[in-house]
Amino acid sequence: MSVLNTVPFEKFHGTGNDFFVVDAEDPVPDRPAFARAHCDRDGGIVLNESERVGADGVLFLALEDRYDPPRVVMTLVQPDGSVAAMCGNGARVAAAWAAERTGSDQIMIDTPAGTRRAIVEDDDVTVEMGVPMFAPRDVPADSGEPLVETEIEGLTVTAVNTGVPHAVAFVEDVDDVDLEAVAPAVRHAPIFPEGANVTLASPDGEGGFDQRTFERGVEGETQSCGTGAVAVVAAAKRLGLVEGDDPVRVSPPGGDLSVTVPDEGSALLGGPAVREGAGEADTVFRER
Ligand SMILES: N[C@H](CCC[C@H](N)C(=O)O)C(=O)O
Repeated sequence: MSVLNTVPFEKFHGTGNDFFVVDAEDPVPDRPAFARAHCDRDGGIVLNESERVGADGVLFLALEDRYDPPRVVMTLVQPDGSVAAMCGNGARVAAAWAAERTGSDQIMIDTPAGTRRAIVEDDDVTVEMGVPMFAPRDVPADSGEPLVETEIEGLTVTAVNTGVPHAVAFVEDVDDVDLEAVAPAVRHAPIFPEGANVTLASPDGEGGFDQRTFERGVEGETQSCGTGAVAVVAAAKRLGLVEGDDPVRVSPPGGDLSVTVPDEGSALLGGPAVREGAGEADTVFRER
């Protein structure tokens, strides 16, 4: 691999879902190569302040601060080089990054899945996540009917798109499942033409849910997944496990998220977005 240059980056995480943030004004000629090299959990970037090597993705953010509220165009390039249409925790990080630069507590985030409004209150960011979609063509799923408690590769899943596709399985205890063993077959099941993130949930006994997600693009479990948290509550409502419009606590391994899925209108995702530090990263020009 030959290196031409370096670009400044910052590192953020939202409940443990961690990202390098690069200002889109700084040229990175090959974004997938950059993400593959630097997100690697073995050989990627490590900040002094942080013990984790690599990250769950790179957020390339283009700030358009002449608008009111300011807009930011968010492109998430994942560790395998793919671009995700949406990322709940990434959107919260993008809003925190843009709020820091503009002083505005409202940010509009343009994503391939649509424009999302975010509200920033100190370290806490709440993002509109759109209306969860169960129709097979929206997931997408190769099926005549919505997949609701459908047996797929050994898991009983409900499929929903919350910006990206999730196959949600409710189990007794998320920690009793060997996620790395069971998830890949579901993630690659032919019924999902674009693949699916695989999300497990179990009631936490206090009206909320514990969550674990195996992510497409990361091809492994992450500490937190925001679209997955919204998918858990959307699927729970569909199955009658949750009623009403109140916020529901969803707890992935990396912390607590607040999810609202109203009977009508956009879902909301709230939780912390934290800046870990900054550095300079090689611009990966070419991989051999
Ligand atoms: N971690 C993200 C999801 C990234 C999406 C992705 N893994 C895919 O669908 O390919 C989140 O907080 O929502």
